Amino acid sequence: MSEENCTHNCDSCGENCSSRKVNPADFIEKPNAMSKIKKVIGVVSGKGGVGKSMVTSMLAVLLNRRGSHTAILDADVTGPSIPKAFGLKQKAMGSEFGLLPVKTNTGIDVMSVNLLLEDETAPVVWRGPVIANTVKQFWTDVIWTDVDYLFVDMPPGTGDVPLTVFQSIPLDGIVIVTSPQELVSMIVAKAVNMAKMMNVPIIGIVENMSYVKCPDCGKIISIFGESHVEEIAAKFGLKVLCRCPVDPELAKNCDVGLVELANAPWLEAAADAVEKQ
Ligand SMILES: Nc1ncnc2c1ncn2[C@@H]1O[C@H](COP(=O)(O)OP(=O)(O)OP(=O)(O)O)[C@@H](O)[C@H]1O
Repeated sequence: MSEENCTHNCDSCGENCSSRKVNPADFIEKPNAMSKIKKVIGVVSGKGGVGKSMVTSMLAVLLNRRGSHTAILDADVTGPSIPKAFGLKQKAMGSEFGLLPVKTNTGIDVMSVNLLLEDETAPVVWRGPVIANTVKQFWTDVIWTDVDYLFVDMPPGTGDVPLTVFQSIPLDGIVIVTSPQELVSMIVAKAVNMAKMMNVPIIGIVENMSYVKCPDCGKIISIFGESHVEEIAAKFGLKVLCRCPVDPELAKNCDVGLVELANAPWLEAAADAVEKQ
């Protein structure tokens, strides 16, 4: 790294000095030559457990029900929950041209590290670069055939791995998933900055586990306190796509591999926004 030899024209100068301007497009990887994908949508969250995989799964299910061919790239390598939500037991196969995703009962294509590991309960104790490379390969080596919407269940947070994923996969938009007990303002600010750096539009925010509806009297109870998502979204000029309640029926469907049978009417508005993207 030498500032001395820098010509201050990054297009022609080979020096990797501190004044080098980074073009997000420089890091984008090419998909498999046989892939055909219309839109790539990232689903992000500030931390694990807020329902990012549930939102990813349900968006794929809802748009699939509307007649689109949807797919899920499970980039949450250390906490892959997509195969379990869809009850996928079979392993992914390969051909000489690339890896083939596994099809769910309703025809959604899925690729996840759990579809490749011998023992799906074995913890993935890989270092960041290996994890990031695995995700890149899910983009470069998997044959995604005639996909209208490919949803990427992003690794949680804004650390090294999500950043690499952000840089390598050309996202057409992101959906931010938050929950009321999170430090929402900080998380949204981080996601907004990351998206800006990569020139990726933010479709909007989904607030999950917002409230509980009493099954007897229908009263709405804000178990985590009053939501501030509207104010925070307004501060960053973003849209709140929907607020999802804690729904035991949905949790059960996700846990027993029947997410395709679940009803999540609140997420229809988020699906509308993805379709408009
Ligand atoms: N609105 C909801 N109502 C009831 N249960 C929910 C809801 N959203 C998510 N869950 C449940 O909460 C748990 C965590 O959700 P999920 O796996 O989608 O979170 P995540 O943010 O992807 O976490 P991780 O990054 O750790 O995988 C799951 O058991 C899921 O079924």
